[in-house]
Amino acid sequence: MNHRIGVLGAGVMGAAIATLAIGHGVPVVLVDVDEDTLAKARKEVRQQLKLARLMGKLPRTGEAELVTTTDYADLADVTSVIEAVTEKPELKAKVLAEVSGVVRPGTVIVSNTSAIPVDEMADSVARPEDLCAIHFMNPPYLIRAVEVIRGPRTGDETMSRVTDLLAALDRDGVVVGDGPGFVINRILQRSINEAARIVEEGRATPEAVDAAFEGCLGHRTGPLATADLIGLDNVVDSLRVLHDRTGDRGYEPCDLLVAKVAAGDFGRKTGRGFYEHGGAL
Ligand SMILES: NC(=O)c1ccc[n+]([C@@H]2O[C@H](COP(=O)([O-])OP(=O)(O)OC[C@H]3O[C@@H](n4cnc5c(N)ncnc54)[C@H](O)[C@@H]3O)[C@@H](O)[C@H]2O)c1
Repeated sequence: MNHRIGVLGAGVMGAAIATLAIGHGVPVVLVDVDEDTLAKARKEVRQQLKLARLMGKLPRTGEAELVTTTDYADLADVTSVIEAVTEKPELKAKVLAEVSGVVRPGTVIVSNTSAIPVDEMADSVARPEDLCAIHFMNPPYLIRAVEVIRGPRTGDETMSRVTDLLAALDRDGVVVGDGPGFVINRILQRSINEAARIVEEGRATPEAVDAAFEGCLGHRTGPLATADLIGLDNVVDSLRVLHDRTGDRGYEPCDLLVAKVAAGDFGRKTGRGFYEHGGAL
């Protein structure tokens, strides 16, 4: 099948998913709300392509076309859509309803949500059988494995098309069941929250928390450096999704995370989070 994908949201993940796709020769229509964000994303995609190629993580030549737009109507003839807008359930519901009204029936609609159950989002689309979630890792052009979430209403044909799409993107899918945070974020977001709480209590510095996870447990990156990479704004949004849907206080974002987001210290993307990153991206 000749894929042509629409990517909704040109932030951290949308831009990087676009890099992964065009780097594998799959054309992309990238949508966001304004031209400034799209211009920044085009620049990031160029830099990411260069980096991934230097690292041998993407084919060296033969990239596909990247079209950027603010008009959802430009998604009319894509073969699948990957939604990567901000982790706000009401926003995702609105965006998914809009996109499902534009694409042809049978077009796979994939959400890259961190934590919202597929079956909840399925209420917003015209054809719930066309919807599933792929939780790409950050950055998706460097990490091959992805979580694939099949909701109770996801169709067999959608799962088969997703397998085909992941093959075109050279990613390895791990299929898991539906529910808040799926597998990875049910565990990871709670760990990040607890790590931040330890710093808040003055029991350890961010450096010490991460050194313990990296040195003692062999994790490649500790929870707070991971949180800075994800974006602390996204961490707080994901924790709220998990807390609202489980009632589990372990997911209630701690004061330190909330304060950092209120101060605009989102991590790598703004230049400061738990660590200093030498300027915004
Ligand atoms: N950051 C990560 O490490 C990571 C990893 C896996 C999954 N995710 C998930 O991916 C999604 C995107 O996260 P992100 O970190 O890229 O967020 P981000 O804040 O960097 O980007 C979100 C983008 O969505 C755009 N947007 C908002 N409303 C829109 C609309 N109506 N139409 C089109 N675009 C719109 C925003 O302008 C912004 O550019 C979230 O669901 C998040 O939970 C994030």
